[in-house]
Amino acid sequence: MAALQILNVEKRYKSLQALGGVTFSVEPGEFFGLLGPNGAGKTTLISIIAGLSRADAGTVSILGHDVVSDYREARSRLGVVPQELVFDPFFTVRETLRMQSGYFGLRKNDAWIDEVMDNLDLTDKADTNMRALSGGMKRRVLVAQALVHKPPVIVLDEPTAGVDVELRQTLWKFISRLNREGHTIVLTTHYLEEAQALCNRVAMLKAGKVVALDKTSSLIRRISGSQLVVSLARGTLPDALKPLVSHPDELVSGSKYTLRVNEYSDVEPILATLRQSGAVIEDMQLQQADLEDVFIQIMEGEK
Ligand SMILES: Nc1ncnc2c1ncn2[C@@H]1O[C@H](COP(=O)(O)OP(=O)(O)OP(=O)(O)O)[C@@H](O)[C@H]1O
Repeated sequence: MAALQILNVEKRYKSLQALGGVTFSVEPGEFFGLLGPNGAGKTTLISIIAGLSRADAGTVSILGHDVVSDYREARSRLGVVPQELVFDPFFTVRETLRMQSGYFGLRKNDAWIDEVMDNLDLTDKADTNMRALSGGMKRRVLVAQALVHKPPVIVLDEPTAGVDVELRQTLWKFISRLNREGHTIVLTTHYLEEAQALCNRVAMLKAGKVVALDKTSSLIRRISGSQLVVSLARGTLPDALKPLVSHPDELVSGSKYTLRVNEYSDVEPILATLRQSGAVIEDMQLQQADLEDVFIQIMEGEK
C-alpha cells in the first residue's frame, strides 16, 4: 500500500487552476522530493494532503486512508511541517509539544518529546515561551510539533527556507535518521542541491501539473548527460556551438559557457571548433549535470 497516494487532484481558485489533475504516489520508506518554481502548486497540494483544504476533484490517501472520508485515521499517520510560523505565544516549547500530543490523544509522551527536542537542539529552550524564541528556534519547534505522534509519513514544506547552516544540518541528520528507521519523507524545497542529496525520487510540478516524475539519478542521467564548462580568455563562442549552451543567459553575460555533451567523443569537435574560431580557453572542466540543470531544462520546456 502506498504511503501517500495522489490521484487526479484538481484545485481552482476562481479563474486560476492551481492544480490541474495531479497524480503520483510515494511508497513506504521513500525520501521523496516535490519540486517546482514559486506558484507551481506545492503548498496547495500539501494543504490538501493535510486536510486543511479540499480538492475540487480527485483523491488523496495516507497509507490507504482517504484524507476526507477517513480524516482522523489519515491525519494520525501524517506529520506536516508547514511553511508558515504560527504559534500561541504564551506557551513554552514543552507545553506546545504536550498540547500537540494531546490533539493526537497521547498523554504520557514526555520521553519522545525529550528525544525530539534533544535531536533538534531545543532542550535548552524547553521552558522558554514561544514568543521569546528566534525565528530559527521557532522553526525547530514547528518540526518537533509535526513529529510528536511519531507519524509514519512526514511532509516538510520548505523547512530550510532562510535558516542557518547549523539548523539545516541538525534537521537533515534527524530527518534522515527517521527515514532510515522506516518513516516516509516528502520534502518541498527550493534548494535543489539539498533535494539531490536527500531525495531518491522527485516529482516536478509546473503550473499545477506534474512535468517530471522519476528517480533523482535517472532524471539527471536521462535528461542532461554531461557538461563541458569552458571559460574563454579571448574570443566569443562560435555560432555553431550556441545550441549546446544549457543556460541561455550565459550567451548574454559572458565568457563562461556550459555546453551539453552526450558522450566524451563530443568534446574533441567542440575544442576543434573553438580553436578554429581563434578563441583561447582559460579554464575547462567536464562535469556531471546536476538536479538544478535538469530543473532548468524541464521548466524551460526544452527536454
Ligand atoms: N488562497 C488562495 N487564493 C487564491 N489563489 C491562491 C491561494 N493559494 C494559492 N493561490 C495561488 O495558487 C497558485 C499555487 O500556489 P502555491 O502556494 O500552491 O504554490 P507553491 O508551489 O507552493 O509556491 P511557493 O514555491 O512560492 O511556495 C499560485 O498562483 C497562488 O497565487
